Amino acid sequence: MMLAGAEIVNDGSVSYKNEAEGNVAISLPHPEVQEANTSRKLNSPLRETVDMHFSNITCTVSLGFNKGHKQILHGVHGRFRPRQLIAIMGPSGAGKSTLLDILSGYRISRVGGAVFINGRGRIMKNFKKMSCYIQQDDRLQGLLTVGENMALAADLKLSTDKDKYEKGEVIEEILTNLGLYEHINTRGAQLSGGQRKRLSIALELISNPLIMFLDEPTTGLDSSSCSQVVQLCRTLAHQGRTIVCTVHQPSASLFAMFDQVYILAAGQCLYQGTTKNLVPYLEQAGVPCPIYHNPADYVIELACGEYGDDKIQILTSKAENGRSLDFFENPQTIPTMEALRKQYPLSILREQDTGPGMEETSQSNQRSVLIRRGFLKAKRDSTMTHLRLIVNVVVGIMLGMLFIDAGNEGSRVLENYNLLFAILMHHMMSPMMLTILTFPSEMSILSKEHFNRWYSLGSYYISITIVDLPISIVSCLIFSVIVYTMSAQPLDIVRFCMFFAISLYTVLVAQSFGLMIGAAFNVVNGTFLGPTLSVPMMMFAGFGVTLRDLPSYLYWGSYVSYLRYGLEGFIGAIYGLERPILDCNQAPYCHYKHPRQFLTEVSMSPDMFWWDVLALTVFVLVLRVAAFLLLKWKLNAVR
Ligand SMILES: Nc1ncnc2c1ncn2[C@@H]1O[C@H](COP(=O)(O)OP(=O)(O)OP(=O)(O)O)[C@@H](O)[C@H]1O
Repeated sequence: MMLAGAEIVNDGSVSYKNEAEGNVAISLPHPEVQEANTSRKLNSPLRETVDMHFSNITCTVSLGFNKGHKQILHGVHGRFRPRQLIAIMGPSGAGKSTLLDILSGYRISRVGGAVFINGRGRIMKNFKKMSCYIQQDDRLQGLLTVGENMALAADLKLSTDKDKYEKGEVIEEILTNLGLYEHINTRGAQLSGGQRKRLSIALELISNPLIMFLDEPTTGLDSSSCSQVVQLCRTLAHQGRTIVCTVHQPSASLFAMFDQVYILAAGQCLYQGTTKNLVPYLEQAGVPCPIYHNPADYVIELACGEYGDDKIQILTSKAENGRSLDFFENPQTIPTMEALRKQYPLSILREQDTGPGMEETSQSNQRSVLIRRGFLKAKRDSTMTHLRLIVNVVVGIMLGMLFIDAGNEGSRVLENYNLLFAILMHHMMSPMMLTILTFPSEMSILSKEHFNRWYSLGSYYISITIVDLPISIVSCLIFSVIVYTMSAQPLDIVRFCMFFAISLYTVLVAQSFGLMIGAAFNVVNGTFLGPTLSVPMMMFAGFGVTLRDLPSYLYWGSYVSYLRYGLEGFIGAIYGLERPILDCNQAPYCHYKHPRQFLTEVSMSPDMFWWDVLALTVFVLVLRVAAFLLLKWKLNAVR
């Protein structure tokens, strides 16, 4: 089967002309030639293969409180043979993605049935080491180039015994084969849809998986890119891998590129077998495909019930809900489970058992690679870094101008108090909202990479904490210097350090709070919840209503409001440490000339500064741990 626009060139590789991108964009080794080419790791046939068998798979979902359950998959069976490119097809809502999620091990809750790998019950830990799952939305690091994405993935997925040249060889080979080498310096965000899809595949190919699951790899691509991606999958499959994709209504030529199809209708299997056997199968079932009709279109129409529900019943019983292997190529040669167990003795499992860790490299390696990646991204991130710095400079100048010279003047103490609260608001809102708005997109990448065993959640969490710290310190320091000097706060290094420490702590608490919300909710809910939950914090900060005037039954609120400790800390830094009498140049009478009087009036004690620091430290630690636990829960809950 040849692609339109494809030709065999002298070295035996299939050269594919990409109309969208001009000339030859990808050069895939011809399957037969590449099987003889043992010098290149990616191209050489795989020693081990994966024969997947699944039996009586069911899946139910809860429709919400008191609304009961819905069964998505109704006891489907099936067999996915190695060296095959398999398409799971069916109308929208048939359960394709659900089946793929289950077979890849991504979905684990409310799932019934059994999955067997090479004749034995699937051991998830071993299975995950030999498989990968590429979800529909390309979850790539858009700020990093193709080369950087690959290099960092190689550092995470290949053994640390390999030096950078060996890793470089693997990367070069994959990128060349996938036609991405020319784009090695292009950032992920600037790649076309087809290139992004190929990069997603390239990243997973680094660990050379034996079985790959791809959810709708052709969705959103033009026909030329679709053919490229499917041809690539076909090539990879013929090297020995088992490649399973869900596809939406493929064209006739695209359909013919798959070796095997698995057709679902309303959670039941209508057909399982080779693409070539589909037409004879339909004929035998008494629903022949009209001449000149794309069999893929026709079978989807059947599965949608356009020709009556009785046809679905006929096909489901003929396919025995996926149990029948009659329409495979040479069905009599398909090994039984027992034969497979003999072919893959238990000792293979022992070899695959590489210790307790799920990831390929040590935790310390994961952390150092993720920190490197984090700093690279931060350097280029216009929102999280550049905009954050700019906002701190601009807001600092604006507040400084608004409250210019208010710090030393006895007649402007209340103004200065307003300034301190405004600073607190700034330190609360900007890091919190930035995290709430940006973390959910980071979360989808985390979910993919963590599921595909690139790194542990602990390593990821430590790395984001470390990467963010210098950015928080620098932006907070710039802001503090600007606002502190412009508003003429006391020129005393100790007071400035105290002021800066409280500012930084407030930023860290707000950010951890944002992380908690970002981990648990999507952007819309998070954007609503973040500011809404912050309102009680402001109420209990002791600003509008002093702590003394808070009703006793609401006093507990002041203990759980981190803004209270922030405000008290600021007051301690600016008006504590036995601050001498203030200037009184701008008014005939200065009520708060004596800082002690002001402190009594707002019922705040400067002696509490270190308690405030301690309380804020506890907040940072508790919220960080809570955000980690929420993240962990969320990663499992979506499955
Ligand atoms: N968590 C859920 N709650 C309720 N219904 C769900 C849930 N997950 C899936 N479904 C339903 O299960 C059915 C199968 O979903 P699935 O995403 O597997 O279908 P699909 O065949 O992949 O569809 P599409 O091609 O449109 O992506 C759909 O009707 C969907 O609405």
